Amino acid sequence: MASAGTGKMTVNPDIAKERRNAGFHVENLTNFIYHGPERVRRRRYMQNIALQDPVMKDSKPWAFRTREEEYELSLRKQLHVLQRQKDLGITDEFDKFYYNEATAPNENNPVGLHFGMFIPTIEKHGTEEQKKKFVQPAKDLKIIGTYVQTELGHGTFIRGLETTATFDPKTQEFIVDTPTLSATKYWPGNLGKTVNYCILMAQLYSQGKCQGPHMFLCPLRDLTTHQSLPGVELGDIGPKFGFNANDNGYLRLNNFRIPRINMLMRYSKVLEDGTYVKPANSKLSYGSMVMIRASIVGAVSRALAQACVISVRYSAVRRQTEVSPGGPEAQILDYQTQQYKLFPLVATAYAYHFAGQAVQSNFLNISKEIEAGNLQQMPVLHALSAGLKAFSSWGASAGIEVCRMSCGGHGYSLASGLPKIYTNITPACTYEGENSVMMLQTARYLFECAMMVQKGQRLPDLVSYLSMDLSAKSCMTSDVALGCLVKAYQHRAARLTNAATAVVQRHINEGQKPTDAFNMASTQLTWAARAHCHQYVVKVFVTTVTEANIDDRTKAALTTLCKMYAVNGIMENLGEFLQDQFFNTDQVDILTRKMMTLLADVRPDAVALVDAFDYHDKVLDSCLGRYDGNVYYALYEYAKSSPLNEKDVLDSFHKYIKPLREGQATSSLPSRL
Ligand SMILES: CC(C)(COP(=O)(O)OP(=O)(O)OC[C@H]1O[C@@H](n2cnc3c(N)ncnc32)[C@H](O)[C@@H]1OP(=O)(O)O)[C@@H](O)C(=O)NCCC(=O)NCCSC(=O)CCCC(=O)O
Ligand SMILES: Cc1cc2nc3c(=O)[nH]c(=O)nc-3n(C[C@H](O)[C@H](O)[C@H](O)COP(=O)(O)OP(=O)(O)OC[C@H]3O[C@@H](n4cnc5c(N)ncnc54)[C@H](O)[C@@H]3O)c2cc1C
Repeated sequence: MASAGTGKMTVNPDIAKERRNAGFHVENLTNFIYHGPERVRRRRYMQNIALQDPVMKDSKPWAFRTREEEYELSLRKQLHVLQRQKDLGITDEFDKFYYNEATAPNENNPVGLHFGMFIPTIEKHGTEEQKKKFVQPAKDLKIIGTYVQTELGHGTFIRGLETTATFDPKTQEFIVDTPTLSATKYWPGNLGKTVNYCILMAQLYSQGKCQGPHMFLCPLRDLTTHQSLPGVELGDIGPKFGFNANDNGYLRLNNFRIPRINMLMRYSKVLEDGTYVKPANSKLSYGSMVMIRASIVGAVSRALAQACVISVRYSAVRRQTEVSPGGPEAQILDYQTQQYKLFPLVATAYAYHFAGQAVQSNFLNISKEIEAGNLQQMPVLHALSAGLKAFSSWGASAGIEVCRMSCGGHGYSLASGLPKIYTNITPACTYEGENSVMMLQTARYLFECAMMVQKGQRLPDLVSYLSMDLSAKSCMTSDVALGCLVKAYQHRAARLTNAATAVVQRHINEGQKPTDAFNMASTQLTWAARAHCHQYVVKVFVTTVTEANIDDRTKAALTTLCKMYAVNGIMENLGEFLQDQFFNTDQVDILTRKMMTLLADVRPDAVALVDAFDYHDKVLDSCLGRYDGNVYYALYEYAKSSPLNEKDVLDSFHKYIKPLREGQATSSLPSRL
């Protein structure tokens, strides 16, 4: 398989044994994950082309580069990749995705938002004329853009944005302006140094009236010299927790003029005389955020999967502590506590992978309807994508950190690859809508559904379980059937939704304004939203496994993981499942025992289950996660390549340590206090 390619060194015997003992064929599961052998072959083919390219071969580990070097190298590689893809005629989105995955693993590159948000936003929100004028030049990189919405003062509250776009009918232009310090755009990716254009979110003013936030195509730099245009001030915001290769930027506009055609006018318009034409739904302009939120579920699943590959493989080769005096040290993967840390996360990576596919397919279907003018499903899509984005990014971030700590000291080294995975993915909890805020959006929808149940109205399929009979008790028996697990999650979510709704209603009945009542219940409302997302993920996993057209052994391994995901979620949130005695004590005992049995069931398949994700060593970029298990060799080589080791004795020794030792310290501190 592709990921086996790490030189001629012999494979660590412990990890080789793990692979021999697996109960299913890894390749079958890989084929299932990536939709069939043809896709798998194609994915490897694309990644091999990318990885064999000499431009992709790095002279030193990424961690030893400065931020400036990181940015420049990433830009050079990305532009090279685009040219290579053009030369090779790679146009299919699937092919491009996997090609790119191999070239910039866990890296947020300087033209990412150009392709990820700028072009798709023009395609979705531009008129035919605008698409004709801007899309091809953007594809040819004549114009390079990003999505500029967040300001110093406002990120979450879009209606509170202060940047203005005032229509001047005399010149047929918009005057875009940054009226205050807090209106300064701040954070947009690639804004600081890379782009020459952006989609600008600004408050539209026409005929003296504010019409709320709208999107404008705004030039920022001269297309030839790349100098910032007069009236435009912009730059990089400096180093961050991660995202080294991304020049997240700031921007101030000083009464800068752009032509009327530059307002994205597919849904809302400003006519030549300044008349404003409303869109069918004012939230249509939030469409780009919905698109990215839906895609984040898959992105976080890949990050968590990679962290699991690294930590499970490492746990198979790491031996620590004699189990009996004088005996051999055990593989740390044999300690049940280690299994309890890692196996539920492997199950979670699979769960998010399937949920990501389901959300994405919901997004594509509903988007088609929206484009055809049917906006009925917009609230469902918004509630699903907002909640799932929050639920999965929180789960993946926390999970990756558990993976890192499960690798002991070596997990703390950047050589493990885990800190890079973490710092690259954890901002997904913040960008595209801060997670608590997103959960509250989903909760708002659930609240409305609960009111519909009270009125006896029919609910959309996705939430129809909310009308279930809450007095029913769990059907759980010792076989821990999948159907019973789904029911348990639905019961929990429905009960929490009802409870939070009742709190809102109680506060209203006590005289609070509905908005205050909602805030007073908001923590409980987010519990309900989280439970709703959790039941969705469990349900998708169960459906996927049940309907999977795969051989029995692979199906058995996946079913075990599916049960582990569901049972573990109950154990971790036991209070919420127990509160109305839905489970009795015996059933809790059954689930606890089942959890321990599942750990033992997963154990022989653990390495195979992470191998099945089929991540190439170069993509993992980890000394601990190598396919061949030669971890100590890799760590030793990594240490030797540290720039601090270029000289045996550093200048700092001569400057500071030596004089101190010789009593010649030049310190101005008094010698006695
Ligand atoms: C929090 C909200 C949702 C609130 O919006 P609002 O305008 O104050 O809403 P409101 O007037 O109170 O009305 C609420 C109503 O609008 C609905 N709604 C809100 N958003 C959507 C949507 N997308 N689709 C469909 N419907 C939507 C809500 O469900 C409410 O509906 P309702 O009144 O309950 O029927 C919004 O402001 C928001 O989305 N904030 C988050 C900002 C965000 O996501 N920024 C992303 C910037 S780009 C970025 O981060 C890129 C990073 C990418 C990278 O680097 O990879
Ligand atoms: C790496 C990265 C890349 C980014 N890229 C882009 C980009 O390309 N383009 C762009 O425009 N922006 C970008 N952003 C900005 C990002 O979208 C915002 O930071 C995000 O939307 C959160 O908004 P905020 O920073 O205003 O957080 P705040 O809203 O200030 O959140 C702070 C706290 O307040 C709480 N809070 C806020 N409002 C509410 C509420 N209504 N109810 C309850 N709690 C609330 C939040 O839960 C949070 O705990 C990026 C950010 C990062 C970190």
